[in-house]
Formats: sequence, C-alpha cells, structure tokens
Amino acid sequence: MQVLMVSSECAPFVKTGGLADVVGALPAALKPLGVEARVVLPAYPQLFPLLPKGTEVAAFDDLPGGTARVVAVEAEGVPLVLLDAPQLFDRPGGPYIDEDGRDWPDNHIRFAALSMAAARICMGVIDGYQPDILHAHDWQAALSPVYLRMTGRTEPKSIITIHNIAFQGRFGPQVLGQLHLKTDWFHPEGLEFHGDLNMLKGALMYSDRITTVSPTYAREILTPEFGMGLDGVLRARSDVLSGLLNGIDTDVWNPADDKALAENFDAKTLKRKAANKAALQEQLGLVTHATGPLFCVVSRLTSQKGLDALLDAVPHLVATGGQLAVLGTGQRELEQGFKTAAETHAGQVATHIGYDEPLSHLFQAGSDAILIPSRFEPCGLTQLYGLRYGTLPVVARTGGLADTVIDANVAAIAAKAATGFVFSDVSGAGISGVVDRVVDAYADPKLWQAMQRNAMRHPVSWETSAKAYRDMYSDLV
Ligand SMILES: Nc1ncnc2c1ncn2[C@@H]1O[C@H](COP(=O)(O)OP(=O)(O)O[C@H]2O[C@H](CO)[C@@H](O)[C@H](O)[C@H]2O)[C@@H](O)[C@H]1O
Repeated sequence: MQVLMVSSECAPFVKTGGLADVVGALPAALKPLGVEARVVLPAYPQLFPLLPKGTEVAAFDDLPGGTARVVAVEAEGVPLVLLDAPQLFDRPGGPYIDEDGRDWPDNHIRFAALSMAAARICMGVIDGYQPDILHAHDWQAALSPVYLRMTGRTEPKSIITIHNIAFQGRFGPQVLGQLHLKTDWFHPEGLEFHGDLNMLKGALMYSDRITTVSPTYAREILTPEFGMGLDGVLRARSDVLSGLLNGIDTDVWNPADDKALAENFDAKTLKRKAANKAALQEQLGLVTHATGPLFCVVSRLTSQKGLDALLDAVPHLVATGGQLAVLGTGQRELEQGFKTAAETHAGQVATHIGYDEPLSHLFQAGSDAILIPSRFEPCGLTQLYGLRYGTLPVVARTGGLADTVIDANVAAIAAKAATGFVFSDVSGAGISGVVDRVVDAYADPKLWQAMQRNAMRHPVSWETSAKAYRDMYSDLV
C-alpha cells in the first residue's frame, strides 16, 4: 500500500507546531503495517543542510507560481518528495510568514502549487510510482484532493485530516484563475465560502474521507461553537468523518534516552527527574526552595491555548507557592504579558520567548505539571509528552485533551487511574481553582508519585492509531 501524504511541515526538518510532529512520526508507525507513506513537502531553504542530495524524479512548468522540480530523498527514515520551486519557497522567515511575522502575500499560490504537484504525482508523473491513497493535511494541502477530482478521476481515493479548523486557507475569489481552479466549482456546494475561496472547505467537499485528530474534536466540530463556520459542511458529510487520536514518537520523546535532559529516568527511577527540575530552575533563574509544584507551558502563545486566562491566574499560582516556566512564541501581547509576569514574580515565574526544541524536552522533564488551558484543542501533543515524562497534565476539558487525560477525581484515584487534572472553566478563576487541586495533590507525595506512574504507563505511542489509519486506507482501496 502506497500513501502520498501532503503537508507544509514535517518534523524534524521543518516544524512550527503539532502538524509537523504527526506527519514526521506517522510514516514510520505505518511502515511495519505494510503501508509505505511518502511526504510531499516544499523545499524550504532550511531543509537543504539537513538532507542528503536527492534525485530529480519529475518537473513541471505550469503549476500556479510557475516551474518546479520534484526531488525524492530519504532522511531520518522518512521518504520525502520535495517540491523545489525557489521562486515560491527559497526565502528567509518561516514556512508561512516573513521575518517580520507577516503572512507571505502569495501563500495561496505557494500551497496551491504544492497541492497541484501532489495531485499530479497521484496521476503517475513519477516513473514507477503510483500512490493508492492521497492523504492531505490541513488547508495548505487541501487543494490536492480538489485538483485530483478536477481531472475527472475517482482514483486514487483521498483523505483530508483536519489538525486545526481555525486555519482554512480563505482567499478572495480573484485568485481562482491564478490557481487554475474551475470557476464552475465556485459555488456554495463546492469551493465557495461566503463569496471567498475556502481551501479547507474544498477538501471537505471533494475528499473521500475526512478525519481529525481526536474523537471528541470530531464531535465538537459538528457544532457552531467549534466548527468555525464549517460545521454545516461537516454535518452534511458526517458519514465520512472520524476522529483518530494522535500518538507521539516514543523514540524522540523517551525520558530514559533523551539527550536534552540533565539526567535520564523512567517510571522506576522517578527520583532522577529531580536533577532535571534543578537544571531547569537554574537555567531559568527560578529559586530552588519553592514549596509548590513547578508548572510549565510549552506552546504557541495564542488565544486558542487560553494563555490570556492563565496570565490572570499567575498571581494566585505564585501565592500558593507554585512556580511557572513558560516556553513559547506567538501573539505579541501574550509574549509581553508573560515577560512582565516574570519580572513581577522574579524567581517564581520565568519566561523564555522563542522556539527551542531541546529546551522543550528539558521543560517536559524538569517540570512537575504542564498547563494546557486551551479553549479548543483538536488533539494536543504536549499533554502526551507530559504523560510520558511523569509531568502531570493540567488540561481544559476539550477535544483531545479530554480524550487523553484522566482527572484526579475520587473514583479515578481509588481505581489508580488518575493521570492529571481536567477542568472546564477557562478563566483566571477556573485555572486558579485547578491550580489549588494540583497544589494539594503535590503536597501528598504518595498520591503524586502514584499519579506519575499511572501517567507514564498511559499508552501514548502511534500503535493503535496507525492501525486505524491503515484500516481506513485499506477500506478505501
Ligand atoms: N516555543 C516552543 N519551543 C519548542 N517547541 C514548541 C514550542 N511551542 C510549541 N512547541 C511544540 O510544538 C508542538 C505543538 O503541538 P500541539 O499539538 O500541542 O499544538 P498545535 O496547536 O501546534 O497543533 C495542532 O495540530 C496538532 C497535531 O494534530 C494537534 O495535536 C493540535 O491540537 C492542533 O492545534 C509540540 O511538539 C510542542 O512541544
């Protein structure tokens, strides 16, 4: 079985968030199940030093945005198919934004080119390679099933996976021609969304299956509260919608063998976790004699993640004797808010603005608890890393957070099942309330260690979900 994945990110090569982790890990998890997944990815300049020289396997002269070469290369066990179009991708800045944080003005062309190249590959332009399934991820890849259907073909079958419905790839109708899209598909039952082109909607209309990254989020996006305007479309296609929970790469995220840690540990040697806490406190300038737990945040700093509400709860968190370490980048006002909190509560709160992969591992290893007060969360990965590192997740009851963390209520504690803390009210008061529960549990070392061991036993690998993807692919073929 050959699956062609299409994505704008893939860890460890290019990553701005959880999409990269999933696309980077899923192919390796599928391989032992008889599925060979290749990933079509733009050839961003930062990739070249990380990759061996590839082989040119196709070329196009008529994609949106012009000419492109297709280069096949294998790295870190992931077979990559790079779309090399320097006029679109060879730029400083990030995959979507320039150095000043502004969206590239031609993002619609850049990702339409990626999508059209993927559709062509599905039609057999690479000698000796015919995918059985096209699997597109998020809006950046969403036109690939659309371009494929525009050829009139019904094979290979296609899947769109929604990692975050907040990002839809919405552009004015004037871009249709530039993107070689059929104007007679521009209507409310097709690509149109309130007068605009909506790329994600296109994929929802023209893919054979729709998945998202947790069962709860699959239900939530059918409602106006979470559907971001696409709930009606999703309800109409709910017969092909399912939620498959993300896993994590348990080799990359393994506390027993993680090079970024001060000391390695596992469930049997939990005491050694303390060396990581000391290292993190020292690195961040936090005092080592705090009485309460060290909470951390590793996140994009956006309102999705509820971090404005966390800022309101910081004075209470500090007053209980707790500490807070924040690693993130994002909205300027949140970055500033956490910088100010660190100045106000020096020694108790520390903020590291920036994106730092090794430091994110030390945050997971050195903290007692990880706070994820998201307003919505399709799956969430940092709570899974927290479970694996014995860092108890403190999460809002939404999406994949609700599916993966077992709240420390009386029944769950008695059943030795509790792995974290789940709360409903994403506000300063709601977070303060759950912080109190965490502080109380932390004051009972026997309970805390039992929860850490439950957490570390919780299955977080790709094993189950990779099989579910394999079954879905087989079903379609
Ligand atoms: N400053 C920083 N430095 C280092 N690492 C950082 C970092 N900020 C974030 N990260 C890392 O980025 C990833 C974030 O993944 P998440 O799944 O938590 O959220 P995201 O919203 O990006 O993903 C979306 O897609 C994923 C994948 O499907 C869904 O789980 C999720 O719910 C959805 O919103 C994690 O690996 C985290 O460690």
